[in-house]
Amino acid sequence: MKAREVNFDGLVGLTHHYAGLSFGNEASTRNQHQQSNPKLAAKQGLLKMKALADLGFAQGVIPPHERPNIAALRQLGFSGSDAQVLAKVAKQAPKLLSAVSSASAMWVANAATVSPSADSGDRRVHFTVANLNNKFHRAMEAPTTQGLLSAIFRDAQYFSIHPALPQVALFGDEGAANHNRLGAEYGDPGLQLFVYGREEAGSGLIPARYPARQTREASEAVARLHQLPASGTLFAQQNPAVIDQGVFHNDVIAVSNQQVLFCHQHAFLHQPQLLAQLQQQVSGFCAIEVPDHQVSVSDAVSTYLFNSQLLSRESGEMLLVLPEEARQHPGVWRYLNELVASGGPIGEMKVFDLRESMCNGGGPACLRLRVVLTAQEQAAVNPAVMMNDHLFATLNQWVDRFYRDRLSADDLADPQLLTEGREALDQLTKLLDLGNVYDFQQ
Ligand SMILES: NCCC[C@H](NC(=O)CCC(=O)O)C(=O)O
Repeated sequence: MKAREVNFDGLVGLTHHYAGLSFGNEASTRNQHQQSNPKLAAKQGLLKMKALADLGFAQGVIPPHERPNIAALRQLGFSGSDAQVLAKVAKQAPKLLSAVSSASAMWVANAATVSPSADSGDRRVHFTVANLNNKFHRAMEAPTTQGLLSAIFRDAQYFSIHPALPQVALFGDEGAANHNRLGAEYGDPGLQLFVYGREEAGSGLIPARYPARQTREASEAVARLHQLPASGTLFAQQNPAVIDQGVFHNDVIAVSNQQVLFCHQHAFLHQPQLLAQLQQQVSGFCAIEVPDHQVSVSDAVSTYLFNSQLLSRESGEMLLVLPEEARQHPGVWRYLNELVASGGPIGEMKVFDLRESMCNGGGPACLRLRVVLTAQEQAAVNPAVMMNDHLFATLNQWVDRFYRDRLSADDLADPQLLTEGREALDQLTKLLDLGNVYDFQQ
């Protein structure tokens, strides 16, 4: 059946700040304590969504979560009124306040793993919410993510939304950031490539310095939940050496679309064997493997050229959506221009300023969740979340009204920030026709 890829981008939340919460993500560590600009961050994201919608791509939006997460603080023993809870945690454990205030839900590539109906046994689109078990500030996203996905993909006839896997290291799951789907037409059965960082059961290689967030056990569970045939799945290990250089998710070093896999030479363990296998299993497979002497792993991590979106134009040509950092680096930009000029599948580039998100280690690909949908499935998606001129204007006004243009860790204890956030999200649920999805609305 004919289908297309729809991108859903995370809208940056009101408490976006730089807290250094993600050990192993070098941008997060490096920018700790920098002042952030939540208003600019949200607008940079909206501009990308709007520009892609204007180019004819179907584009949706996924709302932010309620932050600071007061319920999480209460669970950790802080008591009293909401304002008292905030005052206590700010004094006793400011790092915890930062964690429960993170706007990290914006990186929706980590919201869930998605399998299209063409691949699943019951012919529904399957989502497994990621447990994000490796980081406290991210693990708390799962329940709200489930609620939001259910409010967007709300017809159980077409969509099956699985709760997060058990919250233990054995099943560490980071969602679509470690998942690729390869194949010719979107609507035909594809090959799903699950990329893991470690295998708890095995005695295999693991990184020495930084954590491997995704386990093979988690990937296998997701494949089972999504009812994928063994012939349509492949499990491959990320190269532990590059995790140690700051590649905390596979989408920092590889991106795929249809038959094309664009990746660094050192992305995967046993890469030549993996590529040979893909060659066998994916008809028309095309690997664009970037040699280390042209782009080093360190340059890949600092410019995020692989954290790009690789999108198919109507013409069949592919468009690479890049962050400004990739253009700023002369060597990387030269490589990319040569690539486009070479006559291969990637024929065009588009660059976006996503600096606010990039400073926390989130590029264009981190900000979007890909969902392949048939026309019927697309018609069943909550239409209020789809980007168009009207929604763009409405959301910009909403951001103008509620967002601050500077925020640092000290501001997080301000009870007014919590109130502003709740008011804003309450209004947003109405704008996006989501129903009551947040705790404060219950
Ligand atoms: N896919 C991109 C995810 C980036 C995210 N960064 C963060 O959570 C940084 C937050 C901070 O340090 O304030 C992460 O590492 O999971």
